Amino acid sequence: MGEIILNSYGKINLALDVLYKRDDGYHEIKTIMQQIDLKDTIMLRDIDEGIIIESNQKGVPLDSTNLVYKAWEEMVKKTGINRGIHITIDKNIPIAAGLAGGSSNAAATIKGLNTLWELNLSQEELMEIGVTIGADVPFCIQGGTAYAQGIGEKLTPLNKFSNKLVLLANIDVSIPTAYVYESLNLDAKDNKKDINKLIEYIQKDNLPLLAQNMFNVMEKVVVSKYPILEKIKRTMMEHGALGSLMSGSGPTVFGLFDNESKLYSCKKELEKYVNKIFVCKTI
Ligand SMILES: C[C@](O)(CO)[C@H](O)COP(=O)(O)OP(=O)(O)OC[C@H]1O[C@@H](n2ccc(N)nc2=O)[C@H](O)[C@@H]1O
Ligand SMILES: Nc1ncnc2c1ncn2[C@@H]1O[C@H](COP(=O)(O)OP(=O)(O)OP(=O)(O)O)[C@@H](O)[C@H]1O
Repeated sequence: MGEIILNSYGKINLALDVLYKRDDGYHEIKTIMQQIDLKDTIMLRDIDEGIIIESNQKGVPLDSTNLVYKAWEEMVKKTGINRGIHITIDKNIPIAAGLAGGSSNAAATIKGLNTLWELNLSQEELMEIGVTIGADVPFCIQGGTAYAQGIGEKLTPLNKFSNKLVLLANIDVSIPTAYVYESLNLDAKDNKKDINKLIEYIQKDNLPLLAQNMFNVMEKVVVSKYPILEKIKRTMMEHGALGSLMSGSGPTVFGLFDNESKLYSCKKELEKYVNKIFVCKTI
């Protein structure tokens, strides 16, 4: 019986703009997605039939609502192979945090089954399966740095923006992504920043200009509910972050640093009032 262990990396959004609500109920977005080395570990083991999901984290659903369950179902549907699987999720990425924890686990499961079942499906084919599970899954399959449009599945790879120091601060509340999308005021023509400028800064590997100009139109909605996020951002900037922003639908706030000692002194200060803090790097 085969077994495979995979890394399941998180992501942050270096920019996020929501344009309009589409007829299919999803929203047209423009976003820059960046993989980080904060990761879960996924172990897949062949069993005769059915699916067993185990995790070290009690907040992870162990039933058909787990995105890894949906990933296995889609792969069985697509290939007609009906082999069972035992999935163990060693969870480090905070849940419902805006870091694509579940999406990343689904992406790792799709890639892992492709290997375990010797399917030889292309990355394109795996991403087409991925989008049926969630808008962030195709990016989690491709990884790296990418400009995403559509619902988040139309990806244009960007130059690697790797090895940047990231400090993540997560307040322990889970915010449904759908709620944040539905709460947006899409008519507000606040002076939206130009995402094309940010793409240029990434292509030129210009961290300071990227960090000073990154934006997330979802931030206002979530900060209004949880003002502590504003305090976290201020603390990061006061401790030398080049920029600080909420990731995706939140509530995690990240800070980009170019100096490790400033990052760690910021971490020490945040530890006074935030209980989930992670140091990681872009990859
Ligand atoms: C906020 C982001 O994380 C930015 O990367 C993504 O847009 C959300 O990706 P995700 O969590 O994988 O989203 P999904 O699980 O596919 O969708 C959850 C819900 O979010 C809303 N949703 C999601 C993506 C999108 N482009 N428009 C939406 O309106 C829909 O109501 C959907 O039912
Ligand atoms: N493998 C999984 N890991 C974590 N949560 C999962 C998983 N499968 C399903 N879920 C459910 O999905 C919800 C969203 O979890 P997830 O960690 O994917 O949010 P997220 O990081 O905000 O995702 P995104 O950034 O793509 O919006 C959770 O409330 C949880 O109940």
